[in-house]
Amino acid sequence: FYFYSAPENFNEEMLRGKRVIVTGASSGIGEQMAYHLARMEAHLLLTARTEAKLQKVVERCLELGAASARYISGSMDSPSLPEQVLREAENTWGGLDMLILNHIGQSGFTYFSGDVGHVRKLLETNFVSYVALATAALPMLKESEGSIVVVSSIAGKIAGPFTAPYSATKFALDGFFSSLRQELIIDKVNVSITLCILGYINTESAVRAVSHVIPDTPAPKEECALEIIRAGVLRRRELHYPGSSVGTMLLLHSIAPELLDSIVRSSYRLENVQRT
Ligand SMILES: NC(=O)C1=CN([C@@H]2O[C@H](COP(=O)(O)OP(=O)(O)OC[C@H]3O[C@@H](n4cnc5c(N)ncnc54)[C@H](OP(=O)(O)O)[C@@H]3O)[C@@H](O)[C@H]2O)C=CC1
Ligand SMILES: C[C@H](CCC(=O)NCCS(=O)(=O)O)[C@H]1CC[C@H]2[C@@H]3C(=O)C[C@@H]4C[C@H](O)CC[C@]4(C)[C@H]3CC[C@]12C
Repeated sequence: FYFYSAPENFNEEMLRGKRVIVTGASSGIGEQMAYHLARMEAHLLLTARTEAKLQKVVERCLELGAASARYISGSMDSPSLPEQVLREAENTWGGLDMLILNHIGQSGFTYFSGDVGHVRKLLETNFVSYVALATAALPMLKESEGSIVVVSSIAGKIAGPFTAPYSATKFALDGFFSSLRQELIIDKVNVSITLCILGYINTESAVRAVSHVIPDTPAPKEECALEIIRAGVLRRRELHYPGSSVGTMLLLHSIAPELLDSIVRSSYRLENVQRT
């Protein structure tokens, strides 16, 4: 049932007039997704904490051709925000076609400091709020036979060093949304769930966090954003981007996990990792 409901080819016109929520849209990959969707003439509801940045992104989206664009600012560690965002979608659009869950709270690229409070807060922002947003969106998505897109990371499939709290939140997303996908299929509910497994992308925050430790060249955020939208529209189960490096890492992890772990450790400039 799930398989046959997916379109074969991507066409940017598929987004025209669609009602899309993008979280974490004030910068990085989320901002780029907003610009692509605006060009494709979608209706947009954007969220993040920083109102001034959201205002600028909304202005640019309207210039690029968005059918409409608005924002709600607030922190996703607040339990009331997910409901508020979905209420806004219902009141302004009367429905929803795509929910793109992309925001993340701040966490360093360093040895685990023992700060359990940080892990609890990051789980609230990076995981629990995704569950709350998807739960509040499901009635509208069932109605429209829409899509949930969950932006995750290779760090949510393979745990490398220096990302313990972050990695935990991304593994949790896989567990929850892969189980939920199964239940939707059993219940013949035509709402797709796409889990996006991303490698290193050249957003300001990621480059600032890791470029002194990881010598790899990051992949472009603009292309990454387009691939996420495409995978969501095509109702793919998972996106692996960039395909070659993420695919190789996943394959090696499944056949020789200890070898991969040692390759990852030896490719880092460990002397540059700061201890907090
Ligand atoms: N860049 C990379 O290398 C990789 C990124 N990813 C994933 O891609 C996604 C986007 O990452 P990227 O673009 O790099 O991240 P950015 O740091 O550029 O953007 C994060 C977004 O989340 C918002 N945000 C931060 N804290 C909160 C909060 N407490 N509540 C609500 N919103 C918040 C930020 O806006 P504001 O500060 O205004 O709230 C911003 O809009 C994430 O899910 C990440 O895990 C996965 C693998 C690699
Ligand atoms: C570079 C990491 C992956 C390990 C590796 O050796 N890469 C080579 C192959 S790859 O290019 O395909 O990855 C990065 C993979 C995921 C990254 C992290 C991430 O998921 C986003 C976090 C966002 C936050 O703002 C700070 C940076 C991140 C911890 C980021 C760091 C780099 C990765 C671990």
